[in-house]
Amino acid sequence: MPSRISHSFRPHHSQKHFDLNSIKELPESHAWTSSNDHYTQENSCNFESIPVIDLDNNNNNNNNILDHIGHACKKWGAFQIINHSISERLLQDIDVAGKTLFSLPMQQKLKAARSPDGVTGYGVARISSFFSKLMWSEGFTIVGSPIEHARQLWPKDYKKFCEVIEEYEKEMEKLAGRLMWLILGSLGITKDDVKWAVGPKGETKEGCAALQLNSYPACPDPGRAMGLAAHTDSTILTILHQNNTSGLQVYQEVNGWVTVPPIPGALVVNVGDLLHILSNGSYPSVLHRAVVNRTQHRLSVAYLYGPPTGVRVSPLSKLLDHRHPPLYRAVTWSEYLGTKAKYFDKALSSVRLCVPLSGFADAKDHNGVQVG
Ligand SMILES: C=C1C[C@]23C[C@@]1(O)CC[C@H]2[C@@]12CCC[C@@](C)(C(=O)O1)[C@H]2[C@@H]3C(=O)O
Ligand SMILES: O=C(O)CCC(=O)C(=O)O
Ligand SMILES: [Fe+2]
Repeated sequence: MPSRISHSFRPHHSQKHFDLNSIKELPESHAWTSSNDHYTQENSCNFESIPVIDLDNNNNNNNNILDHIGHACKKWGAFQIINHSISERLLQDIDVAGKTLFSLPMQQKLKAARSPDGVTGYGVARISSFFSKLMWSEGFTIVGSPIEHARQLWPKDYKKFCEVIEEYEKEMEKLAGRLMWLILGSLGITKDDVKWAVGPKGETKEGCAALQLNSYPACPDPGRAMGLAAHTDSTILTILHQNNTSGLQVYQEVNGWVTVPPIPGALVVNVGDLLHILSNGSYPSVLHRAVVNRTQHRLSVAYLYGPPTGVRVSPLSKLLDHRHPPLYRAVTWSEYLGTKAKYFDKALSSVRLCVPLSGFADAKDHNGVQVG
C-alpha cells in the first residue's frame, strides 16, 4: 500500500499522557464546558438518523443503491452499510487487536508514540492542538505495514496484530474502492470520467489510506468531557467500525447533533473533504464527533481513504458548466493534509476558488457551530 501520507498537526501545548482508565474524577484539563448537549437526540423518542443501505445486489438493485447513496450523501454526508462483505470474524479480530493494544500499560504504549513530526503511532487526537481542553480518548494511527510499531509494543509477539491489521487494510481497500464508484455513480460519474482512479486494465488504482484506532475509556463525567471534537475527515471517504457502543454523532443543519446508533455488523461511511471537492460541493463532508459515556469503554476503527499519492483532486469536469463553475482548486491529498494541519476547520474554505452563483455557504464553515 502506498504510504506517502505526511504532514502532522504540531502540538502547541505540552502533551502529558494521561492514563484515562485510572482517573476517577474529570480533571480540569479535560472539562469541556459547552458539551452538555450530547444526549439531546437520544432523549427525544422519534429521532431520525443516517440511512442504512443494504449493499447486497440480491436485496437491492443497483439503481436503488445509487439512489439511496446519493440521497444519503446530500442530506447527511454519512450512511451505514450492511451486507458489505467484511466478515464478522474480521470485525471481531480488529476489536480484539485494538483492545489488546490500548490495554497495554502506558509506558509500553509510549514506546510506539507518534513523533512530533510523524503520522503513525500512539498518541492523543491529532487535532488536540486546536483546542485548549484535552479529549477523553487515545489513538493509534497506522499507514501501510504496522510491523515497526508492533515490534516496539510486543517485541516477541507482534505477528498476530500485524496479520489482523494487514487483512483489515486489504479488505477495506476493496470496499472503499467499491464505495467510491457507487458514490460517484450516484452523481452520474463513470470510470471514464476519473482517469486517475483507473489502471491500465480498467482496475481501480490503489488509493492511499490510514487506519485510525480510537479508544474512549468509560468517563466519570461524560456530560462535560469530549471523546473526539467535531471535525470533518480530509478523505474521499472514511469507513468507520464502532464496537456496539454509541458515541458517534453527526451534525445536521436541521436536527443538530444526531447520534449514529451502532448496528451489529454495520459500518458507517462518512463523506470527506476530498469528495466534497470532487463533487464540487454537491456532497458536503460531514461534521462529526465522538462523545463518551460513564460505564462502557468504546473502541472505533476508522479507515481513512484518499486518492493515490501525487494525484491532484479537483471538481470533476462532468459536473461543471457555465452555471456551475469549479468551487475548489486542485489539491493532492498530502497538500490538503498540510492545509488541514494548519487551518483545521477552515481548510476547505482555504482551497475555495469563488462564491457559487446559487450563494450557498460553504458547508465547512458550519456557520455558528462550535467545533468544540
Ligand atoms: C490520513 C490522515 C487523516 C487524519 C490525519 C491522518 O494523517 C491520519 C489520522 C487522521 C485523523 C483521524 C482522526 C480525525 C482526524 C481529523 C485527525 O486528527 O487524525 C483525521 C485526519 C484527517 O482526516 O484530517
Ligand atoms: O470514534 C468515532 O466514532 C469517530 C472517529 C473519527 O471520527 C475518526 O477517527 O476520524
Ligand atoms: Fe473522523
